[in-house]
Amino acid sequence: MKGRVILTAGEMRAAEARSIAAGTSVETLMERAGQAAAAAIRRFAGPMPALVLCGPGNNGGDGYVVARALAAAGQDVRVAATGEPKTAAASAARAAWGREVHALADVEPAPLLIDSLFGTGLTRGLLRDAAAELEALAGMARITAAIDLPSGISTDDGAILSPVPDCDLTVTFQTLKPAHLLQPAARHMGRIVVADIGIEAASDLHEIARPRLAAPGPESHKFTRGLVTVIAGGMAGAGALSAGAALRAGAGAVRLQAREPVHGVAAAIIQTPGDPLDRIDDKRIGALLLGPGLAPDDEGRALFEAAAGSGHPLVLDAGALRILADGAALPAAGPTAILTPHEGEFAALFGEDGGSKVERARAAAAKVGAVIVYKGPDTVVAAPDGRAAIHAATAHWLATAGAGDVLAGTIAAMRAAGMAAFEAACAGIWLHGRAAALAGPFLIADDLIAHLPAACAECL
Ligand SMILES: NC(=O)C1=CN([C@@H]2O[C@H](COP(=O)(O)OP(=O)(O)OC[C@H]3O[C@@H](n4cnc5c(N)ncnc54)[C@H](O)[C@@H]3O)[C@@H](O)[C@H]2O)[C@@H](O)CC1
Ligand SMILES: Nc1ncnc2c1ncn2[C@@H]1O[C@H](COP(=O)(O)OP(=O)(O)O)[C@@H](O)[C@H]1O
Ligand SMILES: [K+]
Repeated sequence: MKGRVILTAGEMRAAEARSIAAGTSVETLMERAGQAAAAAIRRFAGPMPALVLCGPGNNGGDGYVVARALAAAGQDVRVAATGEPKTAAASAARAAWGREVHALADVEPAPLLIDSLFGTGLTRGLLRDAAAELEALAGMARITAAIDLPSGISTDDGAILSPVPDCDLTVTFQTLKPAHLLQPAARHMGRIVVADIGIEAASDLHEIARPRLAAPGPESHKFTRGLVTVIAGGMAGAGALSAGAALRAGAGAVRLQAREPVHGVAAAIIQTPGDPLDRIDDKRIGALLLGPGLAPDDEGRALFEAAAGSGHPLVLDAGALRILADGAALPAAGPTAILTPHEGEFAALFGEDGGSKVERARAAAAKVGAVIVYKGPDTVVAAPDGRAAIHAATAHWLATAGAGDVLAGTIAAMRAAGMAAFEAACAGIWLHGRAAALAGPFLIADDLIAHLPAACAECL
């Protein structure tokens, strides 16, 4: 599955402009948005007394439509605004509401709060009084719903510009926006509904969705399912986690190459202790994973050089990324490598500046000509050709040692099974997140491995 489309604020404005140029007025779009939002809110919250907070722009305009639609359905609705509308469409929507509009500063709370103050047009934080009013009213509501985005959020990078209410529902239009999935904004969304307002939207940025995996057939054998070689570093436990994950994610064969025997791993993992580079010229290797447990010392660098020169599809994590940051080079030609940095490794490799997490991941991928898996509570994947995808992690129990080693092994299994680098990364991230959800609270990295088969089975 390809996953839902994500547009930035500018891309959404451009799509809206194309739609308007093709004959659909902004008033029509606003009417569709407000009606769809009202319907979604009614389905979610039922007919509770509602208070709609309307801002000065078109997000506020949507709010007046929502209020009219809820009132038409018989709901008890009040509206409060920060001031007069500043756009013609929002003014028309307020006129069509036709009832009293309270001042935000002295409005009574309601059990259902609808935040229609600011959407994709917000460029700076809300004024202190408005932010405080929003926070207080949300605190007194039983349910808070946001129109397009909770107010106080920067659409494209998910930054918090002023205090943001914790919403139970966010209704957005036509596509997701980056802030719906990127932290720190994403935690405020609640359930996200994407309403169709009839705008054509295409993008090379998607949400990561459940992948499709193939079950083995009569023609399959272990090497057609994929051979993963994990070159273990000095801390062999990390390599063991990666190897276990690769095997449980469906690799036909996994070699764990360490100097010493690694105890406590599945007997099905192939070990020939001694030279970690043993059989590295085996043409059947579908993914070569280097980095977990690897120290950035002379031996680490030698292993890196050998792996980089092997011509196999590479998955580079942890210590291998440190070695890369210290000046080692990726192969100039050959299969696209996958790099899986967390925040610290990403900063060491590519610096800390450069816009949103998506923009930074894209620039990094273009710079090194590899697929970048920029991990964290939100994970962004970017390819050198500009494609990118965001995974909105909900399984925060993944914040545990070794989770990254499991991810690297899972991605290696997808790569060895024949997926292209970008698709393999996306598939591995989805499976990893799903395994975490299945493993549940207080999971440890080993539990992820045990739950990978169930996650994979959902993809057949
Ligand atoms: N793009 C589209 O296709 C559609 C957009 N719609 C709605 O329109 C919204 C975008 O509308 P706008 O572009 O008018 O933007 P907003 O309604 O988000 O607000 C922007 C307005 O507030 C001002 N502003 C920005 N930050 C401020 C701050 N901190 N304090 C005070 N004023 C501030 C801006 O100068 C501008 O006048 C979307 O979020 C969505 O709700 C819908 O009407 C349907 C169609
Ligand atoms: N708070 C969080 N919520 C969801 N996922 C998280 C969170 N923190 C970390 N993760 C995920 O867990 C994994 C941790 O990887 P990494 O930082 O390399 O840890 P380690 O090196 O200990 O294995 C990554 O896949 C990351 O995206
Ligand atoms: K809003």
